[in-house]
Amino acid sequence: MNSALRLGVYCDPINPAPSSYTSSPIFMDARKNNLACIRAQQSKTKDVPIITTSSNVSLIEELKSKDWEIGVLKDEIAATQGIRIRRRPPTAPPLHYVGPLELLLQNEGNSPRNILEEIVWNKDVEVTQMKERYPLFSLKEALNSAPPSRDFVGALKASYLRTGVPGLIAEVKKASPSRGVLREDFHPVEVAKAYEKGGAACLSVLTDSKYFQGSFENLEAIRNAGVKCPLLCKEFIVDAWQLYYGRAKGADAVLLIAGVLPDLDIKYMLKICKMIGLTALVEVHDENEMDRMLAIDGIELIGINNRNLETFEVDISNTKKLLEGERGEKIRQKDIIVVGESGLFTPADIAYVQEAGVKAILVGESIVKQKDPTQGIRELFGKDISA
Ligand SMILES: O=C(O)c1ccccc1NCC(=O)[C@H](O)[C@H](O)COP(=O)(O)O
Repeated sequence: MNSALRLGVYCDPINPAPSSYTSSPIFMDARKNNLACIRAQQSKTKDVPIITTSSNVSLIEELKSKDWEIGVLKDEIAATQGIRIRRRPPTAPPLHYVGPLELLLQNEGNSPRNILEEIVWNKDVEVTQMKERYPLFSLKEALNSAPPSRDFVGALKASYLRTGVPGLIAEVKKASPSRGVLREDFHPVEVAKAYEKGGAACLSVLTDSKYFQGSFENLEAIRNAGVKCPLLCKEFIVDAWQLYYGRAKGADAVLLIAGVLPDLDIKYMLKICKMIGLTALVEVHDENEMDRMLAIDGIELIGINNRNLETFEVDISNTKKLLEGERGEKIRQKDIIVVGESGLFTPADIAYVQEAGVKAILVGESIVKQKDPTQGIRELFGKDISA
């Protein structure tokens, strides 16, 4: 059997996981035992049905146990990096679970502890289903006919140089868990065109449907409508498969959330992004996440989210706090562009984060709520930035 496996994000047998993962005991265990891998392999050799015989029923049960155990251990690894968001466990341990009792107890009675965890768990299920409909090999083919990727960072830098204010990533956002519906008469292509007319450097398009009423159709429609601003696929990425899917739908950039993804996942996904022509906007919210990301090579864009995605609390001084002292110095040395994200409403807010060191901002609510989003951008900056 091919050594491809599904241990968290590692879905691609042609571009295997980093060697530090592949040599870990968990990975080797998974390699031997992963049920999803067997399924994936069997479904690839299209004519071979998955046959359940009495001899492999117990093997399948054993593999399910291993899968479940791996999930618990992965959370433990993530927790050592300060990541509080756990990945979705199966609702209960597999039947006849015979593994270590402490794993069984740890995983009992699980439900998401906050909204971000809920979104991530929901995304895990959604992606598993989507992968069945659009397997990776078909996405790889689709990439050949995807529209060419455009220079996301270049557009932000050019805008900053041209206007003297942070380059705007304007968010096409109908609704959010914290604010509910932001715009009733929501026409994504019209909003996108209005943003472009108002001087946005790039656009962020929410693609999550359950919590933000977004969609990949919106992303595709905006791209196909001839909008020139590079597009960020604003999705909750939990699996490398989503990177291929986003690129196939016309994305130029994707969001990687440090509070959700362990370092090795970030590194692996950065490699895939580079390979398929996506810019990664790596998002942090606190000092620990910033320090983790500054220790990783190859990151050119870091977003500081002023919104705590676990509590919804918004505080724009978060941007300033994370850019002070040695961290700010390191960011300058590494030539990283920092994006100030969330809770920006006024020219004074923009001046505040610019003073703190950001060269780009990501804004949704304050501009999408305006009757005319072009005018919304003018009001946000206190001037016309389109010329
Ligand atoms: O916006 C939310 O309620 C939210 C909840 C849970 C996870 C993510 C969430 N938002 C993503 C974002 O960070 C914002 O959409 C983006 O930064 C723009 O923020 P804003 O200008 O405040 O709309």
